[in-house]
Amino acid sequence: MTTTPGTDVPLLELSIGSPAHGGHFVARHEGRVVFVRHALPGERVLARVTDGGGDAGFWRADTVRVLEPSEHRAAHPWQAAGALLAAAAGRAPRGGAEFGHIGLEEQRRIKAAVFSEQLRRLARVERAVEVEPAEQEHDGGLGWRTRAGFAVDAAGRLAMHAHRSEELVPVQQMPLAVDAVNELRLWELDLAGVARVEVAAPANGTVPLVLLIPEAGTPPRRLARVAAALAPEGERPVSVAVWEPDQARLTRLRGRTWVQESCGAHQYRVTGEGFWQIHRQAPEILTGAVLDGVRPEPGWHVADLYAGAGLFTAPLAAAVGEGGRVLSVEGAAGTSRDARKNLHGAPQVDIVQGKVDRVLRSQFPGRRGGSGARLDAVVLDPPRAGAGRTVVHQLHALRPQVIGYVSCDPASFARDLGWFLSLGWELDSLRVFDLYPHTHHMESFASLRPPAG
Ligand SMILES: C[S@@+](CC[C@H](N)C(=O)[O-])C[C@H]1O[C@@H](n2cnc3c(N)ncnc32)[C@H](O)[C@@H]1O
Repeated sequence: MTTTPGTDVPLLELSIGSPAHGGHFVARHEGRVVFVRHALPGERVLARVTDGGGDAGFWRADTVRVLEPSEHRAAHPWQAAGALLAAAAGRAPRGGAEFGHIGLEEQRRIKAAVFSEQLRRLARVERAVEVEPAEQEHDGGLGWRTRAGFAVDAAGRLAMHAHRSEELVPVQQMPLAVDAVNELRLWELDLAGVARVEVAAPANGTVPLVLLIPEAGTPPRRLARVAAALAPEGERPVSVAVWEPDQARLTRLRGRTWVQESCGAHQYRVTGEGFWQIHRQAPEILTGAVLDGVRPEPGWHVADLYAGAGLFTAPLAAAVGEGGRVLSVEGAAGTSRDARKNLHGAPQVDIVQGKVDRVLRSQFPGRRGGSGARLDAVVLDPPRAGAGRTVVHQLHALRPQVIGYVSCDPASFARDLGWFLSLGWELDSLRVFDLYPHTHHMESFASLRPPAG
């Protein structure tokens, strides 16, 4: 083992093995597992240890030089996020494109292998999966992010965190973002007094929203100056608002405090930091997967859990018609208010704000937190942590004909699936989508059928 020049950080020469969940690849050094980033299976690399010590069970390391490259290694489409260039320049790469060194098809093969491995380990399911690309791939997996979050460095410049680090590095163009994000040229602003900037630029071309999250004590006139510089009179319209998460306070500076999203025939208002799918094509792709997998019929009673601003609630309501019911449950107060506005014309929809387990308990009282009330189908789309054991047991007790599970994390999905299977449920259809090209993330949809009888 050598060390990084000028430091005592260990530098390892490693043979890279299979991919692991989280964007790492597995290697071994003197019997110890090392999770290596920015590498590819079959490669021989020099990697700098970023995390680990003598008694650590495993280490983490970042590739700094490739000694024997894989045939799937590609030029990173975002220079600032490329690990090798960054290492050669003695700086850390920007986060957010940790698979950019891999050809797009190989990225999907790796994601499929990771998904299958999670199914095998956590749900005891042997199933080969294929990761489906989003439709528009002629753009090399770029220009898809309609949401982007930035930090601000000590000099008031737009910045991002280095990969898995607190270190801030200034940024300019973000190639993964849609043009409307880059056209704001946020990197030209003096952002002193601002801690974070969040941008939402709807794929339908409507007015983008920039949220300024201030540092404590920043005077309002400083933020007003940023807003004025961001949207000079007469130029392309942009909304600007101040978001103070501690007080849950959203203050309009210009334009409006929300964006107008759309999917199919449905319109959605999404306020402030409210959730909306990030990839420009994700709303259509996921809505299609949900409707194909659940096949809601007129008159059905359906629950849309973790419903956000109602992306799936609206098409489910259209499918069940006024003779059916849709219970739409969202935890965040502002997003739930959006859902209420978005669905106000659908009398068959009940919008309920609250945590899913509590709402299920109150809406379907009965032993073991469920049963007694009719529910034909459930759609759930939990955050990265998954639904968890309590909700799985509640849904089991409600015994719908079908459950449609949308997930952005293969590990928590496989864990929840394992619990459903142990209760007698069957995994019916399963689709995995590459809605986060050049990152290790993926999105999936699964339909589950209840135990016979
Ligand atoms: C992955 S998003 C899905 C939103 C929506 N289905 C969509 O596609 O636009 C998950 C949503 O669940 C909400 N959420 C997180 N934990 C929750 C909980 N325990 N109960 C209810 N909602 C929750 C979040 O606020 C977020 O809006």
